[in-house]
Amino acid sequence: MRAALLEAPQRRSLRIAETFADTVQGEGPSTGTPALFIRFMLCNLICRGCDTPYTWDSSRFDLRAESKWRSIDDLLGWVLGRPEKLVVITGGEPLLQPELLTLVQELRAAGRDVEIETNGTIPPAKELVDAGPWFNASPKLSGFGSGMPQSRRIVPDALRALAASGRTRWKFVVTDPCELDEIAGLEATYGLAPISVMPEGTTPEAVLDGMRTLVEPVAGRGWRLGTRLHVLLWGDERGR
Ligand SMILES: Nc1nc2[nH]cc(C(=O)O)c2c(=O)[nH]1
Ligand code: SF4
Ligand SMILES: [Mg+2]
Repeated sequence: MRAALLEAPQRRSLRIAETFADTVQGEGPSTGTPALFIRFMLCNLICRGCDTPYTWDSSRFDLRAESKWRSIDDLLGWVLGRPEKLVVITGGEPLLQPELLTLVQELRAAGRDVEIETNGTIPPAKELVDAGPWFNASPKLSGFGSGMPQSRRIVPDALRALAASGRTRWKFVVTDPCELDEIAGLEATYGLAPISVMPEGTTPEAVLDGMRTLVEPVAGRGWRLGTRLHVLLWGDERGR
């Protein structure tokens, strides 16, 4: 399915679920910054808690109908016609599509800041790191990623490569506070820093309740409490 969906009609194009504006980066270190979003199709994981299954789950969605080929020139034209300096590339898992490299190089050459939201299971190519994006890496813990073996969620070579890039900020979604020990294990083994922790939730109430539960234990470990600002503002409205 993945191979067929990625048979590009032309070089320099990407399989895209959606692009959207009029929002802010809702997660990670630049939370609150006005941002443009480009959401790639396809993922290599199958998280129980995924809020974008229309990018990868062919058992529930018609992936062809959910997506379009968009040329890099078309995507660049959209970005450059807008004032936002930050472009967030998300998915799905953006590192699955090789043309990501050209898109990031051209966005950077045009003076845009780029953040790539990744699940942390694919080592980024050196050329991609050199293009100068930030990686907001979110390895999946046992709750959010339940149903997958640990070896699928936690890929040592990818974590090491992302950590060594000097361009990665780590962002964990916690379903249950007992998962904080899993984060501590990853921090110690792979030298992950900086770390922020946010609750799972697709309603403002769930995000706030989760933050209240997490604030003390997260601070106690010297990490940062993250949020899902777009969910606090707009619930799970698509395209925000
Ligand atoms: N506003 C907003 N911020 C986000 N940060 C990461 C997102 C994602 O879906 O990966 C996301 C998203 O979907 N919306
Ligand atoms: S890695 Fe992200 S996009 Fe992929 S299944 Fe998990 S939550 Fe969804
Ligand atoms: Mg989202």
